Amino acid sequence: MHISLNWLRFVTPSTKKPPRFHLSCLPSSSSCFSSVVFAMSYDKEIAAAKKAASLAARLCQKVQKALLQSDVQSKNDRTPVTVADYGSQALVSFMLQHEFPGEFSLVAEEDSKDLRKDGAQEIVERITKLVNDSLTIDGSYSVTLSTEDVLKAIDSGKSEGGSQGRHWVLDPIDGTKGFLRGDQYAIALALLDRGKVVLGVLACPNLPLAYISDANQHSPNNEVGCLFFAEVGGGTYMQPLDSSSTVKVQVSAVENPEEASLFESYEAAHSMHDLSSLIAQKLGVKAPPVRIDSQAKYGALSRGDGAIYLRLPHKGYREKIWDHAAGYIVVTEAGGVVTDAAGNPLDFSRGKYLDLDTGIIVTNQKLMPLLLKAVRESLEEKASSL
Ligand SMILES: Nc1ncnc2c1ncn2[C@@H]1O[C@H](COP(=O)(O)O)[C@@H](O)[C@H]1OP(=O)(O)O
Ligand SMILES: [Mg+2]
Ligand SMILES: [Mg+2]
Ligand SMILES: [Mg+2]
Repeated sequence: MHISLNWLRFVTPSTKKPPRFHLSCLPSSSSCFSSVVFAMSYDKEIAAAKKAASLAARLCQKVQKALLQSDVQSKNDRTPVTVADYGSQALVSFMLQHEFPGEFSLVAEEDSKDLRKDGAQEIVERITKLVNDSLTIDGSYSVTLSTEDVLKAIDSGKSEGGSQGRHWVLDPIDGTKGFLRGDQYAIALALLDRGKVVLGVLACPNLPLAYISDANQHSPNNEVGCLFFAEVGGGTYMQPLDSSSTVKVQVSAVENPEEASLFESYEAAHSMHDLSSLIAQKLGVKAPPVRIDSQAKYGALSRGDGAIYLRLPHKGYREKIWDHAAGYIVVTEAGGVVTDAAGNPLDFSRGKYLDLDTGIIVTNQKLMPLLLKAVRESLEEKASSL
């Protein structure tokens, strides 16, 4: 493999992640020492999640290369959905169920309702071919799914999640608008165990392995993109999507907000750009905001490409757990902090929605108090000007 200087920037002396068991406290314990338990290691789950997300990324890359308008449908909420969203969800759902038969729960974005309508048969056949081609591409599976198998695999994602047991959480394509534009998107897969995010994988097919800035957001055509993964208590790692050479990553250590670079949604409809610009002004951030689609922002932040991520949706929008679970653990295990706009931790245990105060903010430990202050003041200013 050709290793660029930028890639070497991330290489730490130990690039191989050792197998690991960790100690944890029961959430209800009053004393850590009285109820220390050996928690499960999630190594098998993370291996399966990485494989599923990587294969789904290949499926999406194939579709993005040959994207036709006819591949795009519009859902009830008027957001776009493509054969790749459905294909990615069917593929990941099938692979996880194959790996973990028995009790299986998946909270995922898409369902098969529109695909079961009259006239959708051709599109379902295309999705089924994509899924079968992807499953057999490296010889791991010798199965041929029927169209009904594919629709069932998509509908396995109907779980509501919650605070009991384990639930996989999937956004088969996060940032569909970026995907359609040929920009950033991510396959985002996480596991909840008793309401906590315990692992996350983010496949970002268009994110370069090297540092990104506003001027340099794309993987050159011949590059492969990145896979980020994190397990609770185990740090965050990154690898190229086509190789297993893993490097540990850390969030930016910037303490002076003037030197910080700030990420936000590309789509102004997804996050209030005017509010982030007010916050940036209060902090004294000098660089213009870097606008990127999807949870690729969390991945880029986990390796220190930027220091702040602001997601401030317009009034009435309810955040879903699949839009943040994988990104949340990728950033927190890399040393970052993720809260709502009032500084409260995110609670993934309440079903498919995140109940939040206003928005989500992400930065390192040092910058968080300053950022929270600037966010609070900006929200007050905005409210009093209305
Ligand atoms: N009106 C909206 N406001 C905020 N986020 C939205 C809205 N509509 C869709 N999204 C979701 O926001 C995320 C993209 O955010 P970003 O702006 O950071 O790229 C996606 O998960 C997208 O869904 P989807 O998964 O269908 O793309
Ligand atoms: Mg969507
Ligand atoms: Mg999404
Ligand atoms: Mg999506």
